[in-house]
Amino acid sequence: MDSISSRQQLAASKRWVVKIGSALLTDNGRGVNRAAIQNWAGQISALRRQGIEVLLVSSGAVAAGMDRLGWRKRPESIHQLQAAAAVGQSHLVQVYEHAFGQFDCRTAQILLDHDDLSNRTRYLNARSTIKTLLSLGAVPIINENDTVVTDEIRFGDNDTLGALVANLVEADVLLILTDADGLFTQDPRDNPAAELVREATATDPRLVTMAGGSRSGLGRGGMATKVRAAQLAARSGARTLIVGGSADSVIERVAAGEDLGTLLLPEADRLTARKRWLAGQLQVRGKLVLDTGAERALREQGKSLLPVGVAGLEGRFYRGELVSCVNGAGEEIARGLVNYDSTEAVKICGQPSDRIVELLGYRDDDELIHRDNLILL
Ligand SMILES: Nc1ncnc2c1ncn2[C@@H]1O[C@H](COP(=O)(O)OP(=O)(O)O)[C@@H](O)[C@H]1O
Ligand SMILES: N[C@@H](CCC(=O)OP(=O)(O)O)C(=O)O
Repeated sequence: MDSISSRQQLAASKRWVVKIGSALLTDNGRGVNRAAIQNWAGQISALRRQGIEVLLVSSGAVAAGMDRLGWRKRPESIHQLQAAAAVGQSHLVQVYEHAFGQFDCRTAQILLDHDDLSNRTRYLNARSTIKTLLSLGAVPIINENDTVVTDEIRFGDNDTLGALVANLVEADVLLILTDADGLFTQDPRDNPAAELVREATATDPRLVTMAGGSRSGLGRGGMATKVRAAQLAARSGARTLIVGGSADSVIERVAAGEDLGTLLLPEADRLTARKRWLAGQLQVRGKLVLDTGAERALREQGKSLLPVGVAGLEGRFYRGELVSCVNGAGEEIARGLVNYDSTEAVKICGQPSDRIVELLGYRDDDELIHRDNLILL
């Protein structure tokens, strides 16, 4: 893929995760940089007006809390770090809310931990809530729930969190804003002659040898976690951009296709990557037998699977698990993540979706499997 076409494709993409690191946000530790946040908020609001959905993964809670508490050095004790995160996070979100408010844009705070993304039910719930927020025009502001997580369940750095969020919402782009102008062949602080990598495949093994750790004492991962994040994001087909966040109008410029920073691309095209990712990560827990109308709707019209088209089911499964869809002859035609437990699915199969509330007492989704979560075989 040549550089011009891949940059131009960025301009056409519709859902972005923007990750902003601690060093940038806190102006190298000197409190929350309100002017910079105001500026990014203006640019993100402009993207929203162009029809691009944006989720923000923001670091800076610990650094902002340290500043508010008057601490000069990052504490060693986990409880002090967590206390700093609690003080800093509420301040950070307040600054974001004010900044986006200037552009008539709503924000929503979301704090995630590892369980939210590894437990299928919580994963789907987080995904539905975030997608609802996007449809309401709000910008979700996401951070790790630092105040309660323990080391064993920590994402560790927000580059990884940004990539997992990109997987969660099937973002087209993960834009990592940092204090370097992109990925260089070597840390430019060690070697000023190092060259900027403009474009590469995320899985290129040479990238790992180029990327070093963080020096600021504020950021956690340096370039190493950014390269790994690009590899994770690529699994669901997202492209990753690593760009210097203090350049003028940086978000709008990369969204317009300008050649800034480093672009790391997935190997496969987006849909293929996403389907591979879905297919590869889960075990099949049950089987849905479709009637001919449902088989046609899935195969020929690319539709979601509604309960009305399911004639029967086998196995015990829970919301969010992978099930196989077979036709009347027993041939497997698709696999997908199911929206209801088997005990609920058995009550609603063969029924129209407007009867779900009457049959179950509530309704999470109209579809048994949404087409975004369905792989045709
Ligand atoms: N090959 C490299 N190219 C560019 N920067 C690098 C490289 N290797 C290490 N770094 C360091 O990574 C830092 C950015 O990561 P980090 O401090 O974790 O920032 P953030 O807070 O934005 O996540 C840069 O300031 C730079 O010193
Ligand atoms: N959740 C932490 C983020 C730590 C982190 O990953 O920082 P960074 O490497 O600057 O993105 C905080 O808000 O302080």
